[in-house]
Amino acid sequence: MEFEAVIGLEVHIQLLTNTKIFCSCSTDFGAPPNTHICPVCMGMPGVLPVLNKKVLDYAIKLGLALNCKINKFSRFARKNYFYPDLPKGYQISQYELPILEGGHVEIFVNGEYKKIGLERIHMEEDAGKTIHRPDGSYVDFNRAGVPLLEIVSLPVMHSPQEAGEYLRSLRRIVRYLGICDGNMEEGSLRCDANVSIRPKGQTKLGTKTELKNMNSFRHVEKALEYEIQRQIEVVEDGGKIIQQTRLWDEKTGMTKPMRSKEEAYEYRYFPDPDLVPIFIDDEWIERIKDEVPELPRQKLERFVEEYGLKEEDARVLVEEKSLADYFEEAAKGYKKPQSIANWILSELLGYLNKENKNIEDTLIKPNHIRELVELIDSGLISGKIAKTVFGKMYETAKSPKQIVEEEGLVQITDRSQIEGIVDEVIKANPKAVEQYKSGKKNTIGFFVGQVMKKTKGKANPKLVNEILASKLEEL
Ligand SMILES: Nc1ncnc2c1ncn2[C@@H]1O[C@H](COP(=O)(O)OP(=O)(O)OP(=O)(O)O)[C@@H](O)[C@H]1O
Ligand SMILES: [Mg+2]
Ligand SMILES: [Mg+2]
Repeated sequence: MEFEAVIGLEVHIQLLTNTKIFCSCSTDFGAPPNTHICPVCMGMPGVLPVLNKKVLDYAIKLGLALNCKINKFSRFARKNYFYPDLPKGYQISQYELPILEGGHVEIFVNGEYKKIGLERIHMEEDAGKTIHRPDGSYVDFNRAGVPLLEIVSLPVMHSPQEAGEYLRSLRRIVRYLGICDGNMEEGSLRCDANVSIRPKGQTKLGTKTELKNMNSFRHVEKALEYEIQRQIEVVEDGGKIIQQTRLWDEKTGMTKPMRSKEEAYEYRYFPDPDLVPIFIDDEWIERIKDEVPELPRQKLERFVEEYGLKEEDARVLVEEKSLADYFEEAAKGYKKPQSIANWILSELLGYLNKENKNIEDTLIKPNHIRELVELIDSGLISGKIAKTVFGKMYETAKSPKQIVEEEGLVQITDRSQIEGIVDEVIKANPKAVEQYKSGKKNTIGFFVGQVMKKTKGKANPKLVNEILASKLEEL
């Protein structure tokens, strides 16, 4: 029997607010344990939470970017469960009235765009962090009360690859919006993956398992691949899938059961009496609308349209807003944006990737990329020399003009000078001349190489080829 996988993702993003969702404690990552806490986020009796408005701004912003329905009226609910990292014994979340419903995340797989529908997005507070050590277990409450948005997709993805693209696309968008840094290793973007299988053609959903503990997109994909295969084998062996939460084990590449439905939590949700309901008016939404920047998909289309870039190049450039901005700065007022893009994509990113660095780290100023391409265009330096110049630009932050001057790299375009060198090379290589005359026309490459060697790569390659061809033919 052929099976189809069905996947729905729950993504938690930590919002980039300065302070926590219901108190004024700092949200900075990496502080010594339990230094960013107060009676409110520690759940002391008698304290009252006060909502950080920035959290609402960010939720509305995401709702606008993902075309969600923004609920004018929503409220917080208590999700009750017991765990050492949850000081109050409940998490403040949203339940029957979330701030956002519907909408979609657009993904690009196998050359096509596809919209992945969303069920809802709600606001909630993060819990603390349990740290297990050989001498015991510890809790760090710095994270307790950090604002989160939980983005719940519909069960409409059908492959690990789609799930991976969904996460990448969502991450790109929240980073563009500036509401989350999307760092999965540090846990500021987390994903639980729900997955089931069903015979192909069946519309009814199968029993799902929920996968946790993946800290990179690649691991989400791997965990899903493993789990889909596992479920198929269980069913093919005549077994039944049990609804359970399973943990991904990076070392073994397997998922293993954590808890089953029987032990599943009954959260006893109810509206939080300590917090007033939330009303959002049109004015508020309009104000946030003005803050939504151009998003990756729109930027991609504009880059193709406005600069005439190849689509696959534009796709790489818009991956990070900072890279896209760098390109635009470099291409400013220049007539050949594709050449600029080529230098950024192959050379600059090549250098940066090798050192595991980002575009923010480069010493090269965007306008220096433009200057370099102009030097090539004007014939002052060859493309080959330009690569050497680029390496120096990368290391020293000097302008290409300065490097060319200092190192005497100006291209030789003087015809008679090149003719002289060509004559020398022909004279010094009688064997190669014989070969050429006997019909081996590609020996010309050897002669070009010799001329370039003699001129330290500075001879204009077009001229060298032209002069060599005519001289060799005359022989
Ligand atoms: N049969 C199924 N197969 C695959 N995915 C499913 C199936 N049924 C539901 N899902 C997905 O599971 C997810 C359920 O998330 P939701 O937050 O609503 O519930 P939950 O996991 O029970 O709650 P909690 O937030 O407490 O973990 C959704 O992304 C949904 O698309
Ligand atoms: Mg959930
Ligand atoms: Mg869940």
